[in-house]
Amino acid sequence: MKELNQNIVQGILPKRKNESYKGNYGHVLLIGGNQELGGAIILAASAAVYSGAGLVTVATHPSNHTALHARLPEAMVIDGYDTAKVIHHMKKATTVVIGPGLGLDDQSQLILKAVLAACTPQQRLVIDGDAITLMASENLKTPVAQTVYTPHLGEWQRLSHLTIEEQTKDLNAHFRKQLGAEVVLKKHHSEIYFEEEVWKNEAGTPAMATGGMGDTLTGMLAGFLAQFPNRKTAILAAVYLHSRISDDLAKTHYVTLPSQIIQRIPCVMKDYATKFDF
Ligand SMILES: NC(=O)C1=CN([C@@H]2O[C@H](COP(=O)(O)OP(=O)(O)OC[C@H]3O[C@@H](n4cnc5c(N)ncnc54)[C@H](OP(=O)(O)O)[C@@H]3O)[C@@H](O)[C@H]2O)[C@@H](O)CC1
Ligand SMILES: Nc1ncnc2c1ncn2[C@@H]1O[C@H](COP(=O)(O)OP(=O)(O)O)[C@@H](O)[C@H]1O
Ligand SMILES: [Mg+2]
Repeated sequence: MKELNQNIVQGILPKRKNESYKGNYGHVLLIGGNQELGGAIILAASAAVYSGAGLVTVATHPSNHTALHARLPEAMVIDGYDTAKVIHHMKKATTVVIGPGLGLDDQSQLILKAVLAACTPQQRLVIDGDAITLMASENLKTPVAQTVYTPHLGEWQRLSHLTIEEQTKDLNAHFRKQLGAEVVLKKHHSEIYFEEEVWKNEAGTPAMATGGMGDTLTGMLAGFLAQFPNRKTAILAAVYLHSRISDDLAKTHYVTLPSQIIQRIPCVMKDYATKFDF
């Protein structure tokens, strides 16, 4: 496996062009957050905004709208249970996220199927959390979008039918090929499966083992995928910098919270951006 470390990511993020505006940095649509799990989509949306996505829209249960507006006024909000409206907004999105806090009921499955059917080959799609579990439960196929799955080991077991003990590099790579998508397998030293190579994240700490940490990575991935043309660069940088922020915080914090990570995304991006004009 290739080692994903500071040397790989230093200088990897492009400098922003002076003559640019929000329309150059992608429009992320995040779909998730039922009545009980609104925090997951708020964290993911916050991470996308703080990563620099040009525009962010959140499709979520109406009971989350006030909290979202209050915590994240940069984001637009629509009813995630109005399938026609969600599909209409998908047409404007360059990057779509589905899954954080989506829930596992019939309504969630309906929305997921509609989104998978509506996405286009030009769109980038991050499938996380409950969307992975729902896809596994009905053996749904990867859609035509440029898709990244972000399972933890339990979600990967559901999707791949490999027990955690069976999840070796070769078997994981074999199943990735069947999926036809990139896979970020989340754990201590997460592994990233691309078509041609596998990377192992050298950053990360057990101080990250707290609810919402994966939702935060999903939002970062979406923000990076929305802005950076090179998919591999976007994925490697998001995975590494998410953990890197925690490593830095963990020098003085026993546990690092998703909200703390989110606040520091713009700073770490500045540290790791190239200093040169293209
Ligand atoms: N604030 C919010 O709103 C939050 C909302 N959230 C949302 O909740 C939804 C459900 O997501 P989830 O990950 O919490 O539950 P689920 O899919 O059932 O997976 C757990 C199962 O997998 C197993 N497992 C094995 N290895 C594992 C590993 N390395 N890491 C983790 N699990 C591992 C584990 O095994 P066990 O612990 O039982 O041994 C258990 O059987 C999802 O939409 C998410 O976005 C959360 O983000 C929290 C904050
Ligand atoms: N011991 C650990 N070492 C490094 N990273 C960890 C550790 N525990 C959890 N993480 C990271 O935290 C995140 C957890 O993701 P996930 O289980 O999907 O969280 P949630 O769904 O609660 O947001 C992943 O990015 C994972 O790599
Ligand atoms: Mg998760």
